Amino acid sequence: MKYSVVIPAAGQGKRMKAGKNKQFLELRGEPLIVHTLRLFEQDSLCDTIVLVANGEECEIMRELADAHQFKKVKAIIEGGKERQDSCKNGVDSLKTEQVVLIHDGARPFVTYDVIRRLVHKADETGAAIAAVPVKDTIKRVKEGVVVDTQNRAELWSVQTPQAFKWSLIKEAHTRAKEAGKVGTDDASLVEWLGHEVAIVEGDYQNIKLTTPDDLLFAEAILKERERKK
Ligand SMILES: Nc1ccn([C@@H]2O[C@H](COP(=O)(O)OP(=O)(O)OP(=O)(O)O)[C@@H](O)[C@H]2O)c(=O)n1
Ligand SMILES: C[C@](O)(CO)[C@H](O)COP(=O)(O)O
Repeated sequence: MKYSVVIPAAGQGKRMKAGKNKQFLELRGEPLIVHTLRLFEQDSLCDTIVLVANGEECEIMRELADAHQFKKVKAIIEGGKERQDSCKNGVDSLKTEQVVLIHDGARPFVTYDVIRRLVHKADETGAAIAAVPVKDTIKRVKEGVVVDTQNRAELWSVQTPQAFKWSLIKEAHTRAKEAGKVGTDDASLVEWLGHEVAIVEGDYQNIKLTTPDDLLFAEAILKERERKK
């Protein structure tokens, strides 16, 4: 079953403290965003990639895609102030019967197993996200004092890709914008519409490169994958 993917890469990477958008940080001599794009370019089920970039970075993104002959990058769309705005712009630029994945440019290690689980579940139910059970104990805290301890059995750490029927995610983003609803992921907008969102098994290695520590984890993951080849 073929799918399209929207890749938001229009952030600033402030928490990475690299002085530039972290999408251009090099891992094994190649920009982070190239690793993520290659993964989808080489997936036989991926039909179309929509890359969302900062206005002033669209041209360099196009040059990178062309230099690597990423032929599935059919559009490079300008992002918005928040991740949600960028994802909406990407979703709006598509019109498809296929399942649409939304996947952070900053998560270069997602596997084809996770992608397949998502595509099948979203095709069946309309909305599916990758997640892993949390490993730590999670407490709610106010002003430096614990308010309560959450029931860990019910807590999942949510990743991307998140997969949806296009008409559903389009409606969720449109209505959220009209109502001023803000969410930290796309699925929360679908939940807010009242639509069920299914969980599929994610992968602990599907990290989002967010802070400098994550670069160390990324190197370790790359080393391990090279060893296994
Ligand atoms: N306005 C924005 C903000 C974020 N993103 C993208 O959404 C993904 C997840 O966001 P995050 O890790 O928070 O990236 P940044 O916003 O770049 O990081 P920071 O919050 O530290 O500035 C990244 O691929 C990022 O480029 C985006 O397309 N548009
Ligand atoms: C969408 C996401 O990657 C799911 O974990 C995450 O919520 C993005 O959050 P960020 O603050 O924009 O990095």
